[in-house]
Amino acid sequence: MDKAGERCSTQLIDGDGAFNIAGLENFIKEVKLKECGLSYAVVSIMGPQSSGKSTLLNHLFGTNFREMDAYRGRSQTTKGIWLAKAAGIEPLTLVMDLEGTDGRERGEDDTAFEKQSALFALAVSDVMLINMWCHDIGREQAANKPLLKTVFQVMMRLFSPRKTTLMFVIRDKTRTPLDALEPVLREDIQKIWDNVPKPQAHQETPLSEFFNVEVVALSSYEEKEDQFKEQVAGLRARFFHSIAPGGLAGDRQGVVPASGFSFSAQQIWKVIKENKDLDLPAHKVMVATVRCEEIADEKLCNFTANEEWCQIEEATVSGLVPGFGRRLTAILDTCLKGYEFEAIYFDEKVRTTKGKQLQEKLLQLVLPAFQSVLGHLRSGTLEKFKAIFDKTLHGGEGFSSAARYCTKLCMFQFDEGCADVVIEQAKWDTSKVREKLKRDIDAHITDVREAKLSELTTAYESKLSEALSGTVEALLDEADSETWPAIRTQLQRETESAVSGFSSEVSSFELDEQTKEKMIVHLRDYAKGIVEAKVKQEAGKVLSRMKDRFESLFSRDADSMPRVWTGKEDIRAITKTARSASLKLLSTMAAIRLDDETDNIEKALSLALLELKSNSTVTDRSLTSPADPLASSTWKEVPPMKTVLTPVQCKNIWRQFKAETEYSVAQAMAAQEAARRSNNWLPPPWAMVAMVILGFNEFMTLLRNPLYLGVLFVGYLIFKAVWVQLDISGEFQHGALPGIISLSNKFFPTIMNLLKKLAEAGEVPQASRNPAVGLKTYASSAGTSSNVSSTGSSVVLSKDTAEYSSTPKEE
Ligand SMILES: Nc1nc2c(ncn2[C@@H]2O[C@H](COP(=O)(O)OP(=O)(O)OP(=O)(O)O)[C@@H](O)[C@H]2O)c(=O)[nH]1
Repeated sequence: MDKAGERCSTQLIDGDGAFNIAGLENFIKEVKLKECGLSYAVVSIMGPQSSGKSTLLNHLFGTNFREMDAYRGRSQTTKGIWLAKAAGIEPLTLVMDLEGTDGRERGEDDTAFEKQSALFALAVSDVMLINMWCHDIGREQAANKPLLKTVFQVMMRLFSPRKTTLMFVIRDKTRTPLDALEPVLREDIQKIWDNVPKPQAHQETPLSEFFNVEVVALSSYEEKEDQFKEQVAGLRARFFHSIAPGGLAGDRQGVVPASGFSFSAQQIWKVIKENKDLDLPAHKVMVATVRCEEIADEKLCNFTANEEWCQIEEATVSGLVPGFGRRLTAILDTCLKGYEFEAIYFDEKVRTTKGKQLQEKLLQLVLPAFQSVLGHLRSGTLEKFKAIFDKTLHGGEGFSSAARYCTKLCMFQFDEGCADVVIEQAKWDTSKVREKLKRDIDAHITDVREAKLSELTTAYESKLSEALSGTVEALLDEADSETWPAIRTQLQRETESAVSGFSSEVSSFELDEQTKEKMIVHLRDYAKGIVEAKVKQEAGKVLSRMKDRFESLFSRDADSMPRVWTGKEDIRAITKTARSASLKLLSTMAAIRLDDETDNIEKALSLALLELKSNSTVTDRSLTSPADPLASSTWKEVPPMKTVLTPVQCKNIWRQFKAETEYSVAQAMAAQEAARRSNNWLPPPWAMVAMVILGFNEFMTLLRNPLYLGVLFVGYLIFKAVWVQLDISGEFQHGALPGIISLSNKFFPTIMNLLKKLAEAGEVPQASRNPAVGLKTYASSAGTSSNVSSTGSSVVLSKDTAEYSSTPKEE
């Protein structure tokens, strides 16, 4: 409510002591108090009721406090405390009009409100006007004495001096000059001050420590209005720039900044009403705390609502934000400067503390975005490193130098990115993220190094495998005493070649000697492993190889021509040779001999299997007897690692080998026997002698008659033709019965064929003229036919012997 309907005044505290918060807030807004900082002054007036206080203020400050109507008699007009703005005075001056102190309206004993309002006015005012009648000066029962007593008493409850200016305004001054009145007044004031009970700390404190005392005298407004107005105008001039040094309120202390005035006034009144001690320094800190918090909260809200910040925060979710650090530094700076600007007049300690808290809260808000951007920067740099590193390696750069170059480049780019992300106010440490990036890069380099080395090793392993497998297999095919030396030579050559190539390629990795040596050893071992694996694999085929070797030696002669069992061959010797060659193969494959070691496996096998067997007195049972040197799972000089075939295995293989080659030998012997028989078709010599003696007469008859000879010759030719045509000797080669059966089938067709050819020959003149030529032709054609026939009708004994037995005989 406005006392005179003016906008710039309000009742601050009503007659019942209720604080008008809303009215004060409106008033502050109207007069724009909050923007004043410390540049404002508060003036209040105390004095007896109806002593012309409102009249004075209205004339002095151009306010519109309600004045008592002079024609209605002196009664209380002002209730509670009123507040107005002084018109036209710089700096902004707030004027408080207090309820009169006579207590006539409240009753003589009711001085509680009087004291409370006095204390409130003292706590908030820079200048306190004490209105008093001139005629009260020096009077023992003067109305102002209890008032002064009250002022001094409450002053003790403010804990610290504000150095308020107490301006005694003497109203209705008489002709007594002020110079004469002032000492009396000051004496009165001093007396009252001396008599006021003070706390121990202020027992000796002079009045001047708490107050600046000023005395002015004014003529009566009612009687000498013009003089009054003139004097008031002079007094008004003193309120201009009152807070400047030397001004009316130049010494004031503990001023509450304008933005805290409302809250401060409320709190002071609250404390006073609760009759508690009003600790002004503590109050000041409290006001500063509350106000600084309010300002900080407001700034925090402004920040969270800041559009640019919201955009940045959203963008950080998906990736890097260009100029992140710079932009956020600027937004935070604006926010913090805003706080500083508004809180600057509050207690420095509180302001700084709250400012730090605000900064802390702001940075906490920003931290996730910062971490997110830093995370994007780290992961982005790592990805970039991977790409550049890969490209550099593909460009042919050495591994270690590429790693160094790419790491340096990417770390530099990360540092540059960090500089763009860093928020000045935060000074957050990015070294941990940098370290993590470095660790990730190193881990990637290690992974790639391992992959590349593994690739390289695998490539050289494949090369070795390719180079050794086939060669070793081929060498083992020809297993003999030169096999292992040849394998060793081959192994060494290939290994050295691989090691040399590998060493040169691996040099770009700048490995330490130990690692490099380890890898080379692995490569060497791998090469050995290939040979060993190959030998073990080939050992699985040893039986078949032994049989092949046996067959090739047994069934073929020295020129590798198929052997024909004519009966003259020494099958036993051939068998022994073939077997010992097979045994040699077995002994070659029984152990791995990569280290040029010697062993007597061959000797042991030969002794146990060949020589004993050749005696043919040892049975299979004797092989398994305890005395059997092969009844063991290890060779004497060969470690188990190098053993491919154990003695027992060798023995079993040999047994199987023998069983499977036995048949070939038996077939060969049968074929030899058959050949022998077929070669013995002439009658025995005694029969031939008997035939000569008994056939002597017939022989002589033939000699005596040449015609018989001619008939015999023709008969012979016919017989020979039939013999050749039917291949009688060939047919009977395999026995009499098959020969007879075969001949019986072929006889008539052959005779018919002969007759047909004779008939055809008879038609040829040359043939008729020269029968001998014709017969020769038959014989020749019959021979050809016989060849075909004999080939077609040969009997196959077995797969192995077939090629020997079916070989065409020489005509
Ligand atoms: N004698 C005399 N009377 C004055 C003077 N100034 C004002 N008055 C009269 O004193 C009466 C009270 O004036 P106010 O200004 O209302 O006095 P007040 O002290 O504000 O009164 P309350 O607010 O009720 O305490 C009015 O009738 C004024 O005309 C003065 O200088 N001398």
